[in-house]
Amino acid sequence: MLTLSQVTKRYPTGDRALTDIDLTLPAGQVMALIGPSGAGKSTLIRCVNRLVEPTSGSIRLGDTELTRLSGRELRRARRAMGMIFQEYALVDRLTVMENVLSGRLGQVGFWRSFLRRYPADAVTEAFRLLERVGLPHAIDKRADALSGGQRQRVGIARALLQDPQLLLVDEPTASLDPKTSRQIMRLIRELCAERELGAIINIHDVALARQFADRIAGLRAGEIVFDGRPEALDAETLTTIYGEENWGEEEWDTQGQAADEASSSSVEPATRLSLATGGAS
Ligand SMILES: Nc1ncnc2c1ncn2[C@@H]1O[C@H](COP(=O)(O)OP(=O)(O)OP(=O)(O)O)[C@@H](O)[C@H]1O
Repeated sequence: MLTLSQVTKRYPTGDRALTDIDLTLPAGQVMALIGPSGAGKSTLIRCVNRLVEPTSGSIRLGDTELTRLSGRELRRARRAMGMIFQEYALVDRLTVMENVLSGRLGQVGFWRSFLRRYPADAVTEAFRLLERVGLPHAIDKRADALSGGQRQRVGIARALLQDPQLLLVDEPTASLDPKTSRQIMRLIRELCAERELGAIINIHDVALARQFADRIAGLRAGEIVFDGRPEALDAETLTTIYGEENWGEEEWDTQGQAADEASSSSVEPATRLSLATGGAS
């Protein structure tokens, strides 16, 4: 279980990115974090794994107070948090298998990491995970020979090879087409259920969040302004999170019109388009 209490982040520039965030994520729960650009979503995720230092407050993962850790203890705690990225963060010239195994880099000794020699159990588990994420035939392919969806599957397998207690997921579908996006969200959801893994998924696509998350938290200007079940996310709540907009679907009489609108908007096109298309069916 992850617990954030009164977490505040103020950047040296003076930007107050998070203010007094209180949040508890039980094991096995998939929480989507939505909100407009600049609301603080990435900052929140990065405070949890301490890529960003919170200015004040407490962040506990199980019995461990993460904000007090440094050095080796912090590295150990980070291993308990698998990270999945929008741009996959794979090493292009390495194979799929090598990329997945790199999830264990922090756990094997220096020479093994240096020589990329992994223990047999890590290799067996990597095979198993690649099978589970649907890539058993791509093991020897170079990462740069894969499609975006396949790359994200590798990223997911790599995160799981760490055997984490928690997944931190930053815009996992932002570079993917709508069908692949749904497949990836479904996969993350299934894996969280199978492994009793909690996940925080930073996502702009409200329809995807609605369909695949157990819970949605809405951030606005660094504060949580909505925290509840996906069904409770109505037009009024969307206005609270994103600001005034006609969220009713009657505005969108054709998908084409919706797509035109979305492509001409500079902010959160995925959010607008997903709402327009009524989300996933
Ligand atoms: N390294 C930084 N230095 C100074 N200010 C920052 C830094 N990173 C983020 N901020 C500021 O903190 C606030 C929150 O930014 P953050 O990136 O967490 O928002 P976000 O909700 O993830 O946005 P997006 O959806 O566009 O990724 C913004 O005002 C941003 O300008």
